[in-house]
Amino acid sequence: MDGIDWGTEWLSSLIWIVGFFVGTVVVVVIVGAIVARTTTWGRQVTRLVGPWLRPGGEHGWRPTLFVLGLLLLVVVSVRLNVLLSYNGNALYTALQDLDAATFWRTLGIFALLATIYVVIALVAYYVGQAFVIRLREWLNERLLGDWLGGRAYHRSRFAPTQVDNPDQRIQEDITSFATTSYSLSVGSSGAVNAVLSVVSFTYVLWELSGPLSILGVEIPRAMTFLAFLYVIVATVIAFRIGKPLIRLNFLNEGLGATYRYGLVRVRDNAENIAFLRGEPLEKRSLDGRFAAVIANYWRIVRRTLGFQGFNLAVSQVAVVFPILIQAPRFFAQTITLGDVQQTATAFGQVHDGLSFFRNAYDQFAAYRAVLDRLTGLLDADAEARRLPEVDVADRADGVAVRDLTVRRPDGEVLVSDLDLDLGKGDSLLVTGRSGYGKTTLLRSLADLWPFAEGDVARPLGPRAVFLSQQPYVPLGTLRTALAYPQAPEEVDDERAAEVLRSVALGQLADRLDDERVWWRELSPGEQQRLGFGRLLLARPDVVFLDEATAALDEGLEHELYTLLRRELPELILVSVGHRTSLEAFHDTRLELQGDGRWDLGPVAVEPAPSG
Ligand SMILES: Nc1ncnc2c1ncn2[C@@H]1O[C@H](COP(=O)(O)OP(=O)(O)OP(=O)(O)O)[C@@H](O)[C@H]1O
Repeated sequence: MDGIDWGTEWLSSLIWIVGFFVGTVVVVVIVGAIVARTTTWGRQVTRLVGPWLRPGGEHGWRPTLFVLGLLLLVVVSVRLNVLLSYNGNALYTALQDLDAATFWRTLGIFALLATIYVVIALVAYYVGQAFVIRLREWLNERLLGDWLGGRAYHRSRFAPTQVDNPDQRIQEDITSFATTSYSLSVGSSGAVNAVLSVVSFTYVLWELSGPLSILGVEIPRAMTFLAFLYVIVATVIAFRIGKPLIRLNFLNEGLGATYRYGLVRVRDNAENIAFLRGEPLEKRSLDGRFAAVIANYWRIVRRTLGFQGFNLAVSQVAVVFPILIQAPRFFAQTITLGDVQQTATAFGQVHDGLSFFRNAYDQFAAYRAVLDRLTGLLDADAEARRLPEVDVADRADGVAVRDLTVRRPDGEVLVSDLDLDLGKGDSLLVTGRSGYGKTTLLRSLADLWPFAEGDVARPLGPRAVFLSQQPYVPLGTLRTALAYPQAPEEVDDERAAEVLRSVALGQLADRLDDERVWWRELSPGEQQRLGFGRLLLARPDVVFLDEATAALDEGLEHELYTLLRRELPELILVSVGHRTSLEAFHDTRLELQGDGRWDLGPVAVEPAPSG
């Protein structure tokens, strides 16, 4: 075939690049629009990244320019591959002709092309990764915001559709979605690269192909047809052998996660298990889970043996196959050694390009599972936000409840038509047998329980604090835990130390900035005292205490309630508790009596003197 005139090639290559770039953009837009309208996964991708990618949308043109830049880089690198193949042809032909001058000149051009190729590859890597990072940042912002927004993370537990592991979806699935979206589409070995390579190198093969006579029938341009036939047959067979691997790999992930979850359960319940000497039983259960992982892994190994064996054989034959076909023409001196070599290169490129669709199949299956998980989380969040909620209005100086009916999820009434009024400094003790709905009543007042109706008016935002039996201790420093939900820097050393001393935690005053796993280190009673410390710092108008002193002895309980009354005399206090010792600190009692019945009246004993 004709060599390349390197004097004018830069111009033709430029025209080629511009033409292919425009063509690629048009095809990508058309195919993208069709896929987005006609396929489920296309709709899911659009839903996830549409707002980000939309040209001139909320993120301006930046994401669009990113994609255009990546497409351009793919087009340029394919063109460079084509040029390198022509250059290789010239190099081998010069060797065959013992033409030293041409050989050295060609080698010089090779050095130039190879340098550009390396630079383009590095730029493509950098831009690609920047794209993935931006996409991850945006998706993380979106899904995290969606999950926390409208308290979907909490309300979703009451929604009809339950989604597992939102944490995994937000952390792992977003990462996997961003990386796979990039690598399967505009990545250096993605679909765009595969299609462009197949198109460009099919043309090269076409140019190099001659007729071939098989059983007396002459096939024109045989090489091109044989290349396609070879890859298609190999793909169909490989697909049949490899298909079970997709399911097995999926199973591998699930079984691995189950085993890990078992280990995490042991870690989190270490003390209980140790008290009960439960190690042999735990070991047996963990061994069972691990055995399932290994059994599946053996199946993967055996299946891979056949799959890899076939793939390796196909790749080895692919090395000699084009040379074998061209050899008769080379010996007949119709083509040069360079032509044979370029045929092998072009065949390899077409082979790899077509193989992309086979190799990407299982990656694509995993990608679709990720899409289901991500859009599933968005659906569940939306469903959670649609659940009914109590009408809670803002009122600075008291708590008023009208016609509040609280139900269990199965519809059974826990509290029926409750009316309640509390003013500044009032205190209410909620009592009743276990399971009668005391905690659920507090949840309803906090607007966390969807199965309640009625009107509630109370101080909102940070002016109302709910404290449960086990206060939440966040990760980080002790100061973070004490200040929560205020920012840690809001609390200075002096005030923090004073508060810790007043809740009998003075020994921790010099460890305020220690980062420990505080929720595991502090005893339940110490955590409850920390909760009271938090109250003193927050100085709310109303507090709802749900058995918040249950882990303390009565002496400490007395001290903490006395402290609360002295420090915050105007505080409206609502407590849930079983102990009679609590009665001394409350003037009204609400007794839940089951089946929705309740009784409201003064506490019989004399309230304890405040201060
Ligand atoms: N998330 C939930 N899903 C289903 N049922 C629930 C849920 N939370 C509470 N319940 C049910 O609602 C009822 C009231 O529970 P709640 O925790 O309010 O009782 P309680 O009076 O505070 O009990 P205790 O004194 O033991 O703390 C119980 O029958 C409980 O099983």
